[in-house]
Amino acid sequence: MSPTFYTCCDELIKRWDMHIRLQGSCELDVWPEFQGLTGDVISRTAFGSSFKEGRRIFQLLEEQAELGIQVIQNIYIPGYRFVPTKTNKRMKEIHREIWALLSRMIEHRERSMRKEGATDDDLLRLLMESNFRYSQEQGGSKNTGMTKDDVIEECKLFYFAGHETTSVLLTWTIVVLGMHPSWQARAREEVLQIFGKNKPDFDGLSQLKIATMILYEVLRLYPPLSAVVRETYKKMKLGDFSFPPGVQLYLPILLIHHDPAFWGEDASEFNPERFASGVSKASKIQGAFLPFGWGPRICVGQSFAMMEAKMALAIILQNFSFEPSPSYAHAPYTVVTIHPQYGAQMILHRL
Ligand code: HEM
Repeated sequence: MSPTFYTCCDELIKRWDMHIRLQGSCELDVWPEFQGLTGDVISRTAFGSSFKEGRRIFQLLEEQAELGIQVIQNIYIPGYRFVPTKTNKRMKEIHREIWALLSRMIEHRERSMRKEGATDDDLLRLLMESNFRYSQEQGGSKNTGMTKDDVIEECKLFYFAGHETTSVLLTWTIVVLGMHPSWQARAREEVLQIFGKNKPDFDGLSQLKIATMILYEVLRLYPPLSAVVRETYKKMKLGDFSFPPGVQLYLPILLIHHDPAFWGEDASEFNPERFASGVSKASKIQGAFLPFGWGPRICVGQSFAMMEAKMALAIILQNFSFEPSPSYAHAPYTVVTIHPQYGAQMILHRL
């Protein structure tokens, strides 16, 4: 994974460099920049050499999600989704285009896997290979294993789960480090000590202690997903309360992360030092830090996200210093994820 992370981050740095060269100094909204970066990382990880087609699929998915949110916000009229409105027609077109692109990609991959064996090291290959093995174990019947629809849904899930969450983490990290120059300097010192100006590698990224403390503190203050939901599947007792099956329970991660009862009086302040002795010692009780959820459904991409964020942070710190622009307005805003409502305009200086 780390070469993919590096390739994408390197492209980002080259783009930022170009802005600086053209304008002398540079003001950038880093929020769309990081959305582009994490979208690229997921496209390459999911589809490897076919990442350009992957990018198109993800663009379409994004448009579909936006249209979906518009539809949810309208008054609910039963059957309205079958009416050929402009939005409904566009959503159907998008669905068809995604299907056609993915089907082509899967068929092409099947042919090349049969001819040359597996060469791509990506999620699509892993899904197709494990599916093929499973079908073989079941006697090669066509009705076993994942359907093409299932593969498409898995790819979509990874995109939605891993793209915006990680870009939100990176955005708040840069904003908060811009607001706290002493932590920015400490993080840069550590990065330069470990890598100098060289390309960050997996081993070095695993040694970054200050950067990890900073990322944890950002995840505490601005958890990309502000809540998770669970549903009781049988009669259950939680503390003094009894619940019948089918009750939805809402776990408010954001509120838990800001509660002085768990984090002390400075709960709403940025203080990465609280993570100096690890996650388990950072809060007054165990389990108060849950940016990636908890239990059997905990985020499967958490190590992926942390490595990606460390790679991006290390390369940015090697190359730029930054502070919030006067036009930046601090307005965390929750629509699925907690993101900056008016963007994250930063001033970048080349080092
Ligand atoms: C900072 C980045 C991320 C955050 C904060 C985050 C957070 C979460 C949370 C809170 C959940 C729900 C867990 C639960 O219900 O208990 C989740 C699920 C999931 N995440 Fe992440 N995530 C991040 C990055 C990623 C990445 C990069 C990937 C993929 C490469 C990913 C893949 C998934 C998947 C597939 C699930 C569903 C797991 C399941 O239902 O079993 N996530 N994530």
